[in-house]
Amino acid sequence: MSSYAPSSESPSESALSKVVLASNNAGKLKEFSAILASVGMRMVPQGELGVGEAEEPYATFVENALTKARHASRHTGLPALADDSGLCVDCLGGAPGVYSARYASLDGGEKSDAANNRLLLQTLEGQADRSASYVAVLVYVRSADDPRPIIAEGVWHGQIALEPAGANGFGYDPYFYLPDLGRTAAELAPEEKNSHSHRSRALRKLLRALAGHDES
Ligand SMILES: O=P(O)(O)OP(=O)(O)OP(=O)(O)OC[C@H]1O[C@@H](n2cnc3c(O)ncnc32)[C@H](O)[C@@H]1O
Ligand SMILES: [Mg+2]
Repeated sequence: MSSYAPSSESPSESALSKVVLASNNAGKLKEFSAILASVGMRMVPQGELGVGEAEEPYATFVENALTKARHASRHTGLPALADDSGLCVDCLGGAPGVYSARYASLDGGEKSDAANNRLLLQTLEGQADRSASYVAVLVYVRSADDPRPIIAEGVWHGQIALEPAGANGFGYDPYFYLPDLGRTAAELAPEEKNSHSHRSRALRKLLRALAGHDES
């Protein structure tokens, strides 16, 4: 079994912290560290090791996540885990999708969550079908040139609300309404979001795959 997989033994901090988390997004980092802590793991954010942002030039989550993971691993010499994620709105053909972080800036606006949310609301004005999904694709590489990256996807279905609600989370969370829970993602406590989210679904799948990887 890989030394990075969750274990009932108490794993040594030094071994587990030798995986780089290839993200600079503070919201994602918080969520990853809480979910990983719940299974007794820790990974070190790339910023703590002086790794800057990777280019994300591709049209698919998996290609961008692989690029981010390879970039972090190349700069540190360590195994790396990356997340490429976004909001896919059905009536917009899956947009903003891989461009979620840059949605407003690609339209001439600023690169911020507030500007992205404003543009989303404006684009959906008068739309009856407001169904959407959060998608997260995680990629784990043992080394920059790992020929067998481990890939896991998580999806979380919801609706784009007409009004924002809640102050938790980040990004599109104040508008991402979960009909089953009767609240937006930003109204969920962090641990509730982490028990339902696209990111936590993908991470749990990835950890399971990692645990079985060396045996397959
Ligand atoms: O690339 P890194 O450094 O990880 O950080 P980033 O914010 O640029 O991350 P992405 O390129 O994967 O873009 C993801 C965007 O999708 C949105 N998003 C993804 N997951 C989200 C979540 O759980 N809650 C709210 N918005 C989310 C949000 O706008 C993110 O900035
Ligand atoms: Mg990014």
